[in-house]
Amino acid sequence: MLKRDLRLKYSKLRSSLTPSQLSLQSIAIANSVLQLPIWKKEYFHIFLPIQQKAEIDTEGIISILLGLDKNVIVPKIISSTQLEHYLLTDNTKFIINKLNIPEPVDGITIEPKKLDVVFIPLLAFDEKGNRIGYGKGYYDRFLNDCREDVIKIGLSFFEAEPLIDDIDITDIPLDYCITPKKTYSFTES
Ligand SMILES: Nc1nc2c(c(=O)[nH]1)N(C=O)[C@@H](CNc1ccc(C(=O)N[C@@H](CCC(=O)O)C(=O)O)cc1)CN2
Ligand SMILES: Nc1ncnc2c1ncn2[C@@H]1O[C@H](COP(=O)(O)OP(=O)(O)OP(=O)(O)O)[C@@H](O)[C@H]1O
Repeated sequence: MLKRDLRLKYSKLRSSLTPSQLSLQSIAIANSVLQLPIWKKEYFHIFLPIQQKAEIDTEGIISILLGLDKNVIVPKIISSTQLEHYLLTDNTKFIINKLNIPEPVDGITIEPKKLDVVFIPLLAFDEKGNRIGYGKGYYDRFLNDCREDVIKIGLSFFEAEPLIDDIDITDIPLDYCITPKKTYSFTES
């Protein structure tokens, strides 16, 4: 299917989830994160959900990371193409931006090259590990600035599509994708 049709399909599917389904499925995803081979890593990047778009509630994953004393880093939009990344601390204050994304006001910035693991929001992904978001290319550009060996983990309420037809060269594929039912691994080794 084409990106544009997939965005429509999965936006609709997401908005049909009840608050209790959203909450339970987010917990199931957080529990599966514990099984991934990522626990020797130190710098974990994660997004805070847009509630109006029924994104996965990442609070459970964040609690796990903080409980294990990991460095947790969250993004902030600074232009129509660029993100900046802030270390989450006890003092971090958040405001909801124009796109309804909770973002850190200020703090310590972290360079993409420092990151070991990135949890990635998405609307849909396919059996090869390709993903699509809202179509602004923020994550594609961000992942391009990360190290080659950064571990890229998609989070999705729904299972893989057979194929996203119109993938282009700037689209960076996932290493893993976690859904409430299973964990997909796209890594060779
Ligand atoms: N929680 C979360 N944070 C994130 C992302 C994300 O997907 N989820 N992003 C991932 O890239 C970046 C922000 N990207 C976004 C791009 C578009 C829209 C959005 O609401 N677009 C509207 C049109 C809004 C407008 O132009 O006024 C839409 O799609 O309906 C939201 C976030 C960085 N932070
Ligand atoms: N590394 C890059 N450098 C410059 N432009 C890029 C890069 N990656 C993606 N883009 C541009 O961003 C736009 C949106 O890309 P795409 O449709 O793949 O977004 P998406 O993956 O759905 O969004 P997101 O990455 O924000 O979740 C495209 O016009 C694409 O050319």
